[in-house]
Amino acid sequence: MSIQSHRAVYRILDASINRAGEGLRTMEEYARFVLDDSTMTSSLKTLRHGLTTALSILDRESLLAARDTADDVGTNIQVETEYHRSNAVSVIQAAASRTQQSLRVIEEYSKLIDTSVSSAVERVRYRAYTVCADLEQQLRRSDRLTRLAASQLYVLIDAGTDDQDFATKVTELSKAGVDILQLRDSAQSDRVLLERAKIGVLIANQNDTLFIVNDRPDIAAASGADGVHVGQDEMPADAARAIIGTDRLIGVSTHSIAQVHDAIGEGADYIGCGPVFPSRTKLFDEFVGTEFLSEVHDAKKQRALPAFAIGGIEADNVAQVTATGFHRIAVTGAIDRADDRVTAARDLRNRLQAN
Ligand SMILES: Cc1ncc(COP(=O)(O)OP(=O)(O)O)c(N)n1
Ligand SMILES: Cc1ncsc1CCOP(=O)(O)O
Ligand SMILES: [Mg+2]
Repeated sequence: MSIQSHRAVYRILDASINRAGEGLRTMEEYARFVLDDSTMTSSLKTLRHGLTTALSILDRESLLAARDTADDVGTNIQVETEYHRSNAVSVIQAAASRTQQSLRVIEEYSKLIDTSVSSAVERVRYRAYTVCADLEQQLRRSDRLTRLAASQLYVLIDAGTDDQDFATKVTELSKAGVDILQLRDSAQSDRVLLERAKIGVLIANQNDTLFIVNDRPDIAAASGADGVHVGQDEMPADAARAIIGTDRLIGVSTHSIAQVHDAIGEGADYIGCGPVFPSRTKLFDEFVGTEFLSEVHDAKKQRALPAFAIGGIEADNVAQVTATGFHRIAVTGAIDRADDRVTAARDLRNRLQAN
């Protein structure tokens, strides 16, 4: 290999080695200082040191001698999106992508120098794929749990008359400040339910609204929803978890303290508590009333699991719910049967925040 080619290869390797190390460090700092996750921090630190070991036989002087940042034409090429990061997940996604790409470049060009370096870097690259995927899943879960913890108004909606009608409903309610929307419509075919869920996910995500699918973990996973809500007649939370994965949310309906404890034990991320009052949406023979809410509120003091009161809740009786200590409600009719669902949503939200 000519001197010029040798220098060019080392210049590529030097830039890629720096880029890979910076990407790994970007991810490691988040795992360490934000997630406080020692296992993930250790995995990323081990990756970083593994890469250093894999590269240790490369000549350091040749790498540094080949560096010419001042004349690097790439430093003057800016792409608009490279400065846009909407949240931590996108920062980590960019770091993971940069790391994986750089490892591949190092692996390919080191074949021109020493194939033992290339095969060692290949092993680091495969480990990096797994660690980056685990970190991104953990991030998505962390982001959803943070948004869930801040949620107060949860609205259950049906599939509407067609895609446009449903899209309008999701858009209006998301922009009206509804924190969580749940698609609940057992009358629809799987195909319609999946299409509506995909529409809901797209719009809700654009408005920082969580989107949940009722009853169906398979539809929730296939549509990219933020989670699924299951009742006492659907599969338990731990079975649903096997379908939707660790990064999505699972809600469980509860009608007794025993069911609350079961839901927590099965890994629920939040619970629905009701029916509190008679509902015009779903018929019940008996109601747990506000007494159950007080019981849950007292029992929950040990654990900050978000709990949403549900069943016949509307503007006229929401104060009875907040009097129990509950400040999260799930409603259908109060919104769906209102003359103006946006005004009704804003009013309920104001009442929850006022107490
Ligand atoms: C937030 C929330 N809480 C309770 C329910 C009721 O779920 P379930 O008991 O499974 O009854 P259906 O909604 O499936 O008829 C819910 N959907 N959401
Ligand atoms: C699905 C469900 N589960 C308990 S009450 C209820 C219906 C909630 O609708 P509404 O708020 O109109 O009573
Ligand atoms: Mg159900």
